Amino acid sequence: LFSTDGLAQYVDPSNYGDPMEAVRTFAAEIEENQIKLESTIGGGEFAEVFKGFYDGSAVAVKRLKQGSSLKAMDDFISEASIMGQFKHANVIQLKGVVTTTRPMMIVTEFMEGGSLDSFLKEQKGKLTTLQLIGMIRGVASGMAYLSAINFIHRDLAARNILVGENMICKVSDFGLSRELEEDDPDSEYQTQGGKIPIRWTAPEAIRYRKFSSASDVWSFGIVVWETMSFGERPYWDWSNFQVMDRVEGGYRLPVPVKCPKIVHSVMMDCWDQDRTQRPRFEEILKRLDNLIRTPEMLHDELVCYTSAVSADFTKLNTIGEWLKSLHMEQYNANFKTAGYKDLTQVTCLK
Ligand SMILES: Cc1ccc(-c2c(C)sc(NC(=O)CCCC(=O)O)c2C(N)=O)cc1C
Repeated sequence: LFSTDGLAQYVDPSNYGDPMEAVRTFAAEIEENQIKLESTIGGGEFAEVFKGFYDGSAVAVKRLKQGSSLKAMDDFISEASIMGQFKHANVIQLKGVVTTTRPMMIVTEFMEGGSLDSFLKEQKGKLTTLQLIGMIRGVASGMAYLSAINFIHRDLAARNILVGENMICKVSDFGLSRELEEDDPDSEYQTQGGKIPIRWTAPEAIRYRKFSSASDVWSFGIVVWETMSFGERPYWDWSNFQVMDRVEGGYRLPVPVKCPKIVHSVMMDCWDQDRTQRPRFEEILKRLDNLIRTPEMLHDELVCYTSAVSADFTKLNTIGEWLKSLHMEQYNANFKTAGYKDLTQVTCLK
C-alpha cells in the first residue's frame, strides 16, 4: 500500500489476525544470546527496560515479564509490529525482537537522554529558546512522517518522546501496551475500555473517541507547551474534570514564562476547537523551520521596542510604513516568510 508520495502506508497489525505473523512480517528476529543486558533503566507492570548491547552498539531492551497474560503478550509484540514499519530520524528505531524464546524482548536504539518530560525538568532554565524549538521541530518532523503514512498516535505527550544524542527528539510509545496504569493520574477510564490521557487529548477525541491526525496535532500543542515550560504539568493540579470543563468552555493554556508569543500562537492554532481548522504537521514544521531560520523573530522586542519608540502615527498609514520609519523593514520580510500577513498592507489604527 503506497500513498502518492511513495511512503508505504501503515498497516494495523490486527489485520494479520495472528500477532505472531505480523511481528514476523515487520520485525527481524534476534537470537537472545546475541543481546547483552547491562543495566535497568525503567519498567512497568508488564515489562522491564534495560540498557544493553547488540551488534556492536548500545541498545534499549524491553523484556516482557514472565507469566504475563496472553493479551499482554499480544499487546507487547503489537508495539514491535507497529514500530517495525517506521523509518524516520525522529521516530524510535526498532532493531529487532526475541519471540521464539522466552522471555520475549523488543530491541531498539538507545536514547541516552531518556523521556523528554524528565529531561526538561533536569535541564530547567539551562536550554535556550532556540534549543527548545529545535527539539519541538524534531517531534513535528516525526509526526509529519507518521501522519503521512496514516498512523494516528493517540498518546502524544512529552513522556512519550525520547531524547537522544545532541538532544535529538524521537516519537516513541506505540501500540496498545500502554503503561497507563489504573493509578496513573493521566489515564481517565472511558466507557469502551480505552484509557485516555485527558489533559493531552483533543475535545472531540474525549467526547466521542474521534481520534485523527488532527487530534494528534492538539496533543502536539500540549507537548510544545510542556517543552517551553521545561516539563511543567499541563493544567497544573487541576482535576481531569476541571480540565475538560474549562477547555470546553474555551480556556487555553497561557504563554509559558520567557516563551515568545509567536510560539504560543502555534500552540493556540493546534488547540482550535474545530479540528478541521488546526494546522497539519507539515505546516507546523514549516512555521518552526522559519522561526529557527530567523531567530530574531523569537525576541518579543517588537512589542517592547514599540513602547520605547514613539512614532507620529498621523503621518503613517500602514504598519509597513511604520516599520520603515523605524528601519525595521526586515521584520516585515520575516513576517511574510513565516506565512503571516504582509504588514505593508495592514493599516494602522488611528
Ligand atoms: C520499545 C522501547 C521503547 C522505549 C524505550 C526506552 C524507554 C521506555 S526509556 C529509554 N531510555 C532511557 O531512559 C535512557 C536512560 C539513560 C540512563 O539512565 O542511562 C528507552 C530507550 N529506547 O533508550 C525502550 C524500548 C525498548
